Amino acid sequence: MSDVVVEKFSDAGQLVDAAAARLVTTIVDAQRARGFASIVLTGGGTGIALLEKLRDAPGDIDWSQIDLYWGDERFLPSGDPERNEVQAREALLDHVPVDPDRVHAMAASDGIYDGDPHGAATAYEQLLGAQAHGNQVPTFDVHLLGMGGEGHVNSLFPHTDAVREEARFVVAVTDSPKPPPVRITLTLPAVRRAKEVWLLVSGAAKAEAVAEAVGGASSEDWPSAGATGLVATRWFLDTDAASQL
Ligand SMILES: O=C1O[C@H](COP(=O)(O)O)[C@@H](O)[C@H](O)[C@H]1O
Repeated sequence: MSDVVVEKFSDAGQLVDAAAARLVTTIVDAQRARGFASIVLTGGGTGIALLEKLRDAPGDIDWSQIDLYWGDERFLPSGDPERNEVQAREALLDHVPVDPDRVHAMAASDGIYDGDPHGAATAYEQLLGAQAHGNQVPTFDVHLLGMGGEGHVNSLFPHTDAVREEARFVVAVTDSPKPPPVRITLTLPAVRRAKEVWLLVSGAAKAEAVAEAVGGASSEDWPSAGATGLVATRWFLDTDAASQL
């Protein structure tokens, strides 16, 4: 049974600062222990704010020894500002010396899959397998997650085939209730391959979902309830998001 750790902060800024400091330590520890770190990035407000903070305060991170993946992506043309990849590059990746071969972005809709999100999802699943040293998915050090007010994480929304998926590690979503409708997402079985899952959540609009997920609701109803790490699941909450705990 992995640990569930809930940390509360006075506001979103404090939350992001604390998560960024802890992520620096986690990455540096992994690099010292086995030579590299493996991190899954997220989109959304707190996820991108975290990357901006890492840009300002990177500590001793060795940017050449980090594998970066995405938990989900909006299936839009390359360069579209709504793409999680584009936002992550602007916030951090264009400003630090990452190894481009270790930055594993999901395909864009105008890329080689000719607008087919299912093909793009299959390709990303194959990429994860190729990076996994004999497993189907790498053992990520940290899978970062934001969360929507209805409990969605990555592009796994309540009462959908994607959140119920048990066999596939990456799937396409073609009817996301949150725009844009077409997305690619890691599934809960892939999220659960991370040593640690970190959920960065701020705002009163998300308080009910936090309380349901931390309280052990079903992932069918509240997808974030199913996002657990092998070793630990850490909730970074501001006061408003924690107000129904
Ligand atoms: O659409 C998405 O939303 C979630 C949550 O975003 P937030 O702005 O409410 O924190 C995000 O984690 C996900 O990557 C993104 O595609």
